[in-house]
Amino acid sequence: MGGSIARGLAKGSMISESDIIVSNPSRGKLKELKVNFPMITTTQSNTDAVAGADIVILSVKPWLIESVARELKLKSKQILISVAAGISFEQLAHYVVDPEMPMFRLIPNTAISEQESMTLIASRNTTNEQELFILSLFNEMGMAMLIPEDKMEAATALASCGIAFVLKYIQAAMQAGIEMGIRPKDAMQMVAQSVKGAATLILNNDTHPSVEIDKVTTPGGITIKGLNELEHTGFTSAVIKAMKESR
Ligand SMILES: NC(=O)C1=CN([C@@H]2O[C@H](COP(=O)(O)OP(=O)(O)OC[C@H]3O[C@@H](n4cnc5c(N)ncnc54)[C@H](O)[C@@H]3O)[C@@H](O)[C@H]2O)C=CC1
Ligand SMILES: O=C(O)[C@@H]1CCC=N1
Repeated sequence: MGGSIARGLAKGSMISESDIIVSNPSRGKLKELKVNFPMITTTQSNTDAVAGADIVILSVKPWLIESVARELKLKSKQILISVAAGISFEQLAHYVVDPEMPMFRLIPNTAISEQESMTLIASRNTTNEQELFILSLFNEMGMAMLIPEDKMEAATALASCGIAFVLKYIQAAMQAGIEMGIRPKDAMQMVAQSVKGAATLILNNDTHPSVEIDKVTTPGGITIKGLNELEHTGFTSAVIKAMKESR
């Protein structure tokens, strides 16, 4: 996630590639990043990386956040952004020198590598200007939305875990296609483009799934047979349960 964010920032218009410093204990990952982004500074020292940084993005696994953050001794002049799912502002405040420093919690999804993320942002002790800046940064990597912290877990299930559920749908539909004699690669493209089309219909027209489903569904036709089968087998309920389980 950290690598994707660094790459996205470097490709964007708001931060110059040469202003980005990436720290990782893995020399291999840093080398990989350098291939396409030679101007990014890389280091294996987190403390070197944050010295003089205006914005510090922590993108380690949630169980490493405390030890990594404490070592950095972060304070007010800097803005802290944590990407760790499930780590609250209250927890983060204990890991920094100045608990009142500006902080963001940020949850992208893996499509950030394609500049197509849905990125959720919550803020604490930040100015409007800082919020607009961070929103603009991540709007360049897809779509970003500012939400209250208490909605973060639910929104993470929808947008970040949710991308895995959509991929699971693609995989399941492919299996059906293959059983019906379609080549796997063709099936993958057919389903993936249909999913992209469905999302584009909704996002471009500010419409509603029910309206778009209605347009596909000919009375007495074939679509309604499949839709009803989905209901009989508990599709809607399964999705609701999965989302709630992923909180
Ligand atoms: N994978 C996903 O879809 C999403 C992940 N997140 C959050 O992003 C964070 C990172 O997750 P992933 O990118 O999936 O994990 P990852 O394992 O792919 O990346 C973690 C990186 O941290 C590096 N690392 C390990 N110890 C370190 C240290 N002491 N200092 C600096 N770097 C260190 C590793 O070498 C690795 O490159 C997690 O907190 C997760 O909750 C948030 C939204 C979505
Ligand atoms: O599965 C996880 O914990 C991470 C956080 C959101 C998406 N992936």
